[in-house]
Amino acid sequence: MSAYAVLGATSWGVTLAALLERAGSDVILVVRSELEAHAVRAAGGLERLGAGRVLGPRVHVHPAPLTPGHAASLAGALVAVPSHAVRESVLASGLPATVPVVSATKGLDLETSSRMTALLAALGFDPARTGALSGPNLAHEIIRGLPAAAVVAVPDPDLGLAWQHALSHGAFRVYASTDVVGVELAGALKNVIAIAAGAAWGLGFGANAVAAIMTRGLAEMTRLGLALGAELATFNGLAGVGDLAATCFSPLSRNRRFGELLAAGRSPPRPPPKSAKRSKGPAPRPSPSAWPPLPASSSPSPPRSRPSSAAPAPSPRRCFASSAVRSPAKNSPPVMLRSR
Ligand SMILES: NC(=O)C1=CN([C@@H]2O[C@H](COP(=O)(O)OP(=O)(O)OC[C@H]3O[C@@H](n4cnc5c(N)ncnc54)[C@H](O)[C@@H]3O)[C@@H](O)[C@H]2O)C=CC1
Ligand SMILES: O=C(CO)COP(=O)(O)O
Repeated sequence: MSAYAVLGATSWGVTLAALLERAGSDVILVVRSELEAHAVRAAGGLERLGAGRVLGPRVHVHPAPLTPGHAASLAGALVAVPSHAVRESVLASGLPATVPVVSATKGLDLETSSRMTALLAALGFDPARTGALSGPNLAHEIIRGLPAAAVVAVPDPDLGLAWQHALSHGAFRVYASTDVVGVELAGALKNVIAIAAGAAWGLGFGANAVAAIMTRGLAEMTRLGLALGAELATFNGLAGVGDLAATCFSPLSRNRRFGELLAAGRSPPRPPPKSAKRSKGPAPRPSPSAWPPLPASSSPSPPRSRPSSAAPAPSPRRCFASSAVRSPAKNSPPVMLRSR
């Protein structure tokens, strides 16, 4: 029997496990502990996805590490844990470095700023068989069978085709690419722009401002991507403008929500002080997913006023707007799409 492993009982990890199963594969969902395995088995998925029992009998939920038997049977593995947990999760998983691996994580390594596939290469995985999956892929929609498309990038085109077949099912369509750098960078960089878009929504700026942030943000993402070896087409595709649009506009996006909460005057949760005793594992990081959900509403929140004090502070709305206007409107450099 050949099977796919998915690392992480996260929203995206459980969704990918369900997609692989629906497309006809056996899946081993590798989780952190027996307790977590028990919870996922009992729920048939993840309660926070709110979609009920989504995992069928071909998904085997297993605490790390994989058994040697499981490890030997793998056709591939998907990594779907937050970026700060990738190194530790892969090491704990017992995943053999000979297995083709695809990162579904959107982010860079906090310590080294490495892309996730570079991190995987540093852990011994063959770069030619290591890839990235990205696109406008809100797990809450995909797990409910709503139509969506993604792109999987692997240097070896035959392997890309195999991943495309393994993941495509029903209304989930997967395109293949070889631009690993571009797909991965686009997925990480769009989060930054989505936070700015969220702040704009939170300040009540409206769709014009968000569209401007997205357009100029895409230009910056593209310039940085090209400088780091990515292909222009990737930024004009699903992993680039596609994901940027979904993340900046959907109220389901945690990055957008993070920006909205910043605009509402909230501070990100802080990690515990260094002296505080903490259990083994990566330090918790303030991240969009650490904040509570906003009320389910797609309408932009009105700007909040600050508490009054002797000297009234300028409103975040005014500061943001005036600094945006002060920034010189430069012409796009040659690599850009010529539009502004
Ligand atoms: N949620 C989504 O719609 C999508 C998420 N992604 C990416 O997938 C990665 C995971 O994101 P989500 O699925 O949204 O996460 P999530 O917010 O659903 O889960 C993160 C939480 O899962 C728990 N967790 C479970 N297994 C873990 C492990 N092995 N290591 C660390 N924490 C673990 C922790 O409590 C952590 O805070 C991120 O890099 C994200 O950018 C990519 C596409 C879509
Ligand atoms: O990447 C995503 C959708 O494609 C998920 O976005 P958030 O991480 O902002 O929720």
